[in-house]
Amino acid sequence: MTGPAEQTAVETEKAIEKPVIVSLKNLTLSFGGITALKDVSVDIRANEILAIIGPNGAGKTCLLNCLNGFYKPQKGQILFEGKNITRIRPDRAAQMGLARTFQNIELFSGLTTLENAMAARHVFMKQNLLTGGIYFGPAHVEEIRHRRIVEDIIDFLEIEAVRHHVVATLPYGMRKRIELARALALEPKVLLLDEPMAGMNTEEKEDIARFIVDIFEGQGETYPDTPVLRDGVRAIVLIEHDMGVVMDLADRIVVLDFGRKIAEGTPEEIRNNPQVISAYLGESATR
Ligand SMILES: Nc1ncnc2c1ncn2[C@@H]1O[C@H](COP(=O)(O)OP(=O)(O)OP(=O)(O)O)[C@@H](O)[C@H]1O
Repeated sequence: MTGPAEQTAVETEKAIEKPVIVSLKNLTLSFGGITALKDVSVDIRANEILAIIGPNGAGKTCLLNCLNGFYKPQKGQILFEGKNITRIRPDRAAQMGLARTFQNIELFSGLTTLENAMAARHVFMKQNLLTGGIYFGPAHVEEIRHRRIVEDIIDFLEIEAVRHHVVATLPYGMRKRIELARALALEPKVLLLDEPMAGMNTEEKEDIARFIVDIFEGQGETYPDTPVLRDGVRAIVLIEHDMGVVMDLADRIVVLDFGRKIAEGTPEEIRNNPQVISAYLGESATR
């Protein structure tokens, strides 16, 4: 039995719960006989880093792929700031403020760091080739503005030294960082990160963790003219296998197993959840 005092405490906590930005409702996604997601509901709240964890093949990447329009779930609904975006195209999702990185880096490998980041800005460019050709002035001004934003992002992620290097020639950890630059160049409201530290050593992971926190909090003093760096993003969704990183960074954690959500809670709750320990944490601890 809960007494009036406890009830009031619970109600107060609910009242100050962070507002939902994205709501995934009862998503089901199948490929032929494989059910990748089964009736999964997840809310992404303002001002939170939400980690998605679970064993290999649990459906984590599929969840992100539904979120940004790469996959269309057979059942369920995705609401972004109240709008139904369940069948949205990926480029439209990016324009609306959902940007992501990929587990297996998806950059233009023949282009440089700078060119990759500038390519992301094309979703915002008002000038097309024709008007750009006729009215050189406005197109040029717009190009300069985009370039400034991209240069700030390159500075922030400490990749100036490779800004003119062709991506294919760079080491893996650096390419992961450039992917983050490209996602930031989309000025997301919600940043979706699919294993941003996979394959990195401890030092590289620490760098990325620091960038994630800085992106989340905003760096107004250093980058007053680049809104995404100045104000930070509203929420981050992070798929990550390194439990140390997850427990340190996440405000909340969602656990998937065989396409189903088996738990959701604070790092403390998840760490002590017997079902999560048997499905995932036990296994990762022995790896
Ligand atoms: N395009 C596809 N076609 C067929 N099956 C797919 C496709 N994409 C994902 N799957 C299957 O859906 C299931 C969930 O895959 P998903 O990539 O989301 O897992 P995950 O939790 O991200 O795993 P990991 O930690 O290994 O990256 C797996 O069985 C996978 O093989």
